[in-house]
Amino acid sequence: MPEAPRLILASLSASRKAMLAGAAVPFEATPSQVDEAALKVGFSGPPAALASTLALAKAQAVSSQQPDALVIGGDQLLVCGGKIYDKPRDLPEAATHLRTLSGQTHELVTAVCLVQGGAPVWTHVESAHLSMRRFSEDFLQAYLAAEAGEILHCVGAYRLEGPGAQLFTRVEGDYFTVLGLPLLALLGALRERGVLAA
Ligand SMILES: Nc1nc2c(ncn2[C@H]2C[C@H](O)[C@@H](COP(=O)(O)OP(=O)(O)OP(=O)(O)O)O2)c(=O)[nH]1
Repeated sequence: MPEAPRLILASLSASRKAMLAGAAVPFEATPSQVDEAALKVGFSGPPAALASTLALAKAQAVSSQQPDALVIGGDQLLVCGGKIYDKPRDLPEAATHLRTLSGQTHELVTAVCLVQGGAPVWTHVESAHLSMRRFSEDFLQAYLAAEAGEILHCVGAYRLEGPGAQLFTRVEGDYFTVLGLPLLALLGALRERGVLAA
């Protein structure tokens, strides 16, 4: 049995690192330095295609430096009312995002891919749909104060595994997909490539 390749996560995402570590996946993490904003400008395809494109770009950027490794790329977009939302830049923008999402159901489109030798060997996209309740302004201010250090790293300005759970009345889809990685599909792909035991 040939030795399994080194596994690298091309991401800064604390959530993605935590999910892989929690699943006992042996990996290293390297940021991709990809300019996501530049890739998003003028993109006209569906959100799933954009998320896949971004995930692939991140993985290929790291793979070009580490061609023998198996590189994981991920990306997540939030879509609501036909508009794609980026991670909030600051707390006022997080508040604006949450007020807009309140009382609506939004979609998290989460892409993951594997790249080796600069070429994609596996890609996967999953969505989850989250119904956010209408909350009071008092609740929102207390939530922002409590989560200020965390939510600017999250595309929806919430951590579902944390106080963000109080925002929702319903979540449809895979929990890990919400947190930023279709983990169960990725684990299957890693088993197929001998990185994890079957
Ligand atoms: N802990 C947590 N993180 C979440 C949740 N929902 C979304 N996220 C995070 C996962 C990702 O880190 C981030 C989505 O943004 P991106 O896909 O652009 O990844 P990010 O910029 O964080 O890292 P990367 O581009 O991969 O270096 O939002 C959640 O419910 N809990």
